[in-house]
Amino acid sequence: MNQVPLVIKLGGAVLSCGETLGKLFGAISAYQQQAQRPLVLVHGGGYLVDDLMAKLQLETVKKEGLRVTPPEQIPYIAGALAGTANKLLQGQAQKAGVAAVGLSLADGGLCKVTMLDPELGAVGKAAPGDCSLVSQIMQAGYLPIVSSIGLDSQGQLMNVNADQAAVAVAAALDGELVLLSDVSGVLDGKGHLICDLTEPEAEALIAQAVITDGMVVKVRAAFEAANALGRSIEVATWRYPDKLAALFDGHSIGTKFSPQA
Ligand SMILES: Nc1ncnc2c1ncn2[C@@H]1O[C@H](COP(=O)(O)OP(=O)(O)O)[C@@H](O)[C@H]1O
Ligand SMILES: CC(=O)N[C@@H](CCC(=O)OP(=O)(O)O)C(=O)O
Repeated sequence: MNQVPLVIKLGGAVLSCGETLGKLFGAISAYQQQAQRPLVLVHGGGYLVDDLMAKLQLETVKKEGLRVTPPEQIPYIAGALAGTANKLLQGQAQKAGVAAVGLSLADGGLCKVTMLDPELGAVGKAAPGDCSLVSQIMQAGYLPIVSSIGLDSQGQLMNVNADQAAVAVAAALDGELVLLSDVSGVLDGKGHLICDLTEPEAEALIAQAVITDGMVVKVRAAFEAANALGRSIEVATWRYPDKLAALFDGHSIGTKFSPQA
């Protein structure tokens, strides 16, 4: 029996696909029962924040895939991610019979968050912290659902990119990590899935603007995790929930990132 915790990062676009979300939690529930393995969900919600910003008539600015977060906007952004997105996912989990607890990066000191770059505003960099609360929640039979909102040492709200947050959570738990997105994995210039990617190949595709936007952050986060954890990381899609059990058991269905030899 594999007892290594598995961290599943869910990109926020899944929130607009209600039917898939139901099936996804069905697949997670079945896997929990079959594999008896500790699972943690870390989620994004970038689309939800984009929508909210548009409704508030606030401009959305992203730099290399990271949202510029003026301090006066962080209450709205934290509300959308740690509130709305987190509770919508918890609701879908519970509907599918998965007992779930909604958390942030700050709960139990799971991740330590510091300001990434003053030019980005209240954007945080997450480092692994204390996993004991999350471990106890899993041992008690609950699925922790963790948003990418954290607190810095002064108690200020911080917006962390959810892929980077998932890497820090996986490091805190010394777990395996899969990053689930709306695309099958990293695609080449012709739109074909790249099954394996090395760091130099990825940087070349970024320089050629084949890999852009949020995928730049995701690819770099995946390499950071693979090297820090000494384990392969997979970027795959949440669109086909019936394929997820195989993925969770270590079979590649998307793009695989291996640690540097
Ligand atoms: N080479 C690429 N391969 C796949 N997706 C890419 C690539 N370059 C840019 N993207 C974009 O990256 C998006 C996924 O990143 P992101 O929006 O951050 O996802 P998520 O919210 O799932 O974390 C895709 O929807 C796609 O529009
Ligand atoms: C700093 C930063 O960029 N934070 C992200 C957090 C949410 C996120 O990463 O959501 P997805 O996984 O759905 O893209 C944001 O505000 O959009």
